[in-house]
Amino acid sequence: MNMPTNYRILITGANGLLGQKLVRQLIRHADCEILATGKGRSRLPSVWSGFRYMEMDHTSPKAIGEIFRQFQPTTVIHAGAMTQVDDCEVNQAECYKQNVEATSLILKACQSIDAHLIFVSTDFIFGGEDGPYTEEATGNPVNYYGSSKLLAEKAIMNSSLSKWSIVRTVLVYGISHDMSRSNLILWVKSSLEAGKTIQVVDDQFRSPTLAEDLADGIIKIAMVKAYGIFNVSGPDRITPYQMAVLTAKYFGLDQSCIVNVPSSSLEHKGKRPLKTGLIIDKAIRELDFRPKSFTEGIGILAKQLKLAHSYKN
Ligand SMILES: NC(=O)C1=CN([C@@H]2O[C@H](COP(=O)(O)OP(=O)(O)OC[C@H]3O[C@@H](n4cnc5c(N)ncnc54)[C@H](OP(=O)(O)O)[C@@H]3O)[C@@H](O)[C@H]2O)C=CC1
Ligand SMILES: Cc1cn([C@H]2C[C@H](O)[C@@H](COP(=O)(O)OP(=O)(O)O[C@H]3O[C@@H](C)C(=O)[C@@H](O)[C@H]3O)O2)c(=O)[nH]c1=O
Repeated sequence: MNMPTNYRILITGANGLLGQKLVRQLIRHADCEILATGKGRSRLPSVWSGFRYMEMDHTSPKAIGEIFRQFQPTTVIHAGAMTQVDDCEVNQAECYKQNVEATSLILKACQSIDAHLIFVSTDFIFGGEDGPYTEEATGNPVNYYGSSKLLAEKAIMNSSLSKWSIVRTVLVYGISHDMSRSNLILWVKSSLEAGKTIQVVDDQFRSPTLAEDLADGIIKIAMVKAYGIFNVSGPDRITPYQMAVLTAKYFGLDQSCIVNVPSSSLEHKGKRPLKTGLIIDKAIRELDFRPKSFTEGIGILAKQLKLAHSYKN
């Protein structure tokens, strides 16, 4: 007999790095019924159980309507997005469709059944002149990806939905199954292992976030029904160069292949804000959020890589 559940949680973008960590951690909650959704077929590990997967293109009103009607979620974690910052810069119409219009469709569906909407946003809504930022800081993005996320935030905040949470995070790192995008640590590690010399910036400041910690913070928000804006990121404030050096040290790789360059020398199509990073005192105080340090996070990632490697062989 199925136990009655207190939460029916719908996750968008569930095939992504954050989405997979959310599913992994939520299936441990007996009082949650989980519907993972994403573009195309499920890329979640086939050995996992305790959740359902359904294809849902979050730009399709028909697909959203059908799934919301069937599942009647109490809680929607909207992690799906177009996340390649440079692609967003060169294809702004698609970025608007994926990150703004889609969020409005999800918002409208949540309003129709009074569901709790948890929207995942970014430090890139800020200009990076004077980070790190609290939840009260005003957004002024320097790239189109950041603009799209800020527009989505404003649509939610200005709507009639009262049960909304906006979770801002920064430079998420980790490993998941069948990844559609890489992240800094994996890129540094694989580049150095291949003997490549990499150019890494030391003038950008971030508070890098272990994907499991981000999922943990979001799940706490869902469980206690915490509404409003929350900064959920790692506790450190370090530069990509420092992250790269720590990664090389941890994996015993050659640090001399890491060349320190100014951001201006990178051929980024989307400008990166220089000084971001988020102040997480509110999440620590109100959610008992306890993120790992960057060094602890590398250790966790290393164990997962080793486990994944042993499965492959
Ligand atoms: N990664 C980071 O450093 C940060 C991420 N964020 C935010 O966190 C959230 C999760 O990011 P993350 O998991 O890292 O990114 P991913 O790119 O790994 O995940 C995003 C997911 O959204 C899916 N998606 C894209 N378009 C659609 C669509 N039309 N319908 C359904 N699903 C779609 C992607 O599908 P597919 O896998 O098929 O491409 C992907 O699985 C995003 O909202 C992102 O903006 C915020 C700050 C930092
Ligand atoms: C590719 C690359 C990146 N970097 C630096 C710049 C940047 O600060 C950091 C990460 O660069 P990337 O381009 O990989 O990631 P980037 O697109 O900057 O990451 C962003 O992703 C989106 C989704 C977000 O929401 C942001 O919070 C942020 O995490 O590493 C270098 O120094 N050299 C390089 O060659």
